[in-house]
Amino acid sequence: MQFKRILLKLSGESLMGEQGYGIDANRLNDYAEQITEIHQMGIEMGIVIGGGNIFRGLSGASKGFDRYKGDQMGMLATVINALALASALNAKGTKARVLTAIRMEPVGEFYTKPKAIEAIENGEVVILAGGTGNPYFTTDTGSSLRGIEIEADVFLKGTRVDGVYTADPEKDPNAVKFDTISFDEVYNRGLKIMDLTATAMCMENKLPVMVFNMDVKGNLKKVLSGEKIGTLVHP
Ligand SMILES: Nc1ncnc2c1ncn2[C@@H]1O[C@H](COP(=O)(O)OP(=O)(O)OP(=O)(O)O)[C@@H](O)[C@H]1O
Ligand SMILES: O=c1ccn([C@@H]2O[C@H](COP(=O)(O)O)[C@@H](O)[C@H]2O)c(=O)[nH]1
Repeated sequence: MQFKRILLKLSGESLMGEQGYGIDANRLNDYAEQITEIHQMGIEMGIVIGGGNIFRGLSGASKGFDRYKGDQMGMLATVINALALASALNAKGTKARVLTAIRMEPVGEFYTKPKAIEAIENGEVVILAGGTGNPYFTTDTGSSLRGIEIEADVFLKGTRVDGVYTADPEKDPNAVKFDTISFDEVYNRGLKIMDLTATAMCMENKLPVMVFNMDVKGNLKKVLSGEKIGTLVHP
């Protein structure tokens, strides 16, 4: 196995499946199955999940919400998704613990790096909810931060596209996929697969990012088994 400890980012938006809003039970179950499969293979992991299926501060601001409060709403949305994922994992017999970046016991324990590492080393799947705990950030930046803190070997960005392209493949049918690309090139080409803060943190801390399509069953295991799917963004 090429990676022992991973930070897995799941897209909140993907969690809504075909519904247009909220949590699709089939998609949630599929994610829990894929995660359980790799957990049973001995992969250690922290998981960050987005909140785009429920609320994003920026889109709230465009409708007149205060950005600071909107971002807090977005962070709470990620906690709702984290609880749903923990519950789906527990239902499969996989031990999962939610640590939150904002104090809210008993919903989840307050995050600290030692607590997260201890739980991971005890064989638990640790779900890191609430992003960074600060407004004006995203869960991609939360993922790079937590990935660095838990000393992950890689940041696996599980999304709904199958890698990094020369342009957004959902908008440009002529976009071409990269098998590998450096952080410098992502920056110089202005590719928007993650926000700039997240990209800069991974680059500075030499945390490689693997972008792949998490919505195809079995892809998580394939990525970890070294199959050539997705795009590796390297320092
Ligand atoms: N150059 C590019 N290559 C690949 N995808 C790109 C690129 N530019 C923009 N994207 C877009 O980035 C999206 C992936 O980002 P991500 O998974 O973070 O989605 P999200 O909707 O922001 O997730 P969340 O709901 O967690 O906030 C893809 O759906 C794709 O449309
Ligand atoms: O550190 C963070 C992380 C997230 N937010 C807010 O939550 C939403 C949902 O996260 P996504 O990454 O977009 O899925 C985000 O739009 C922000 O409003 C935050 O404020 N700080």
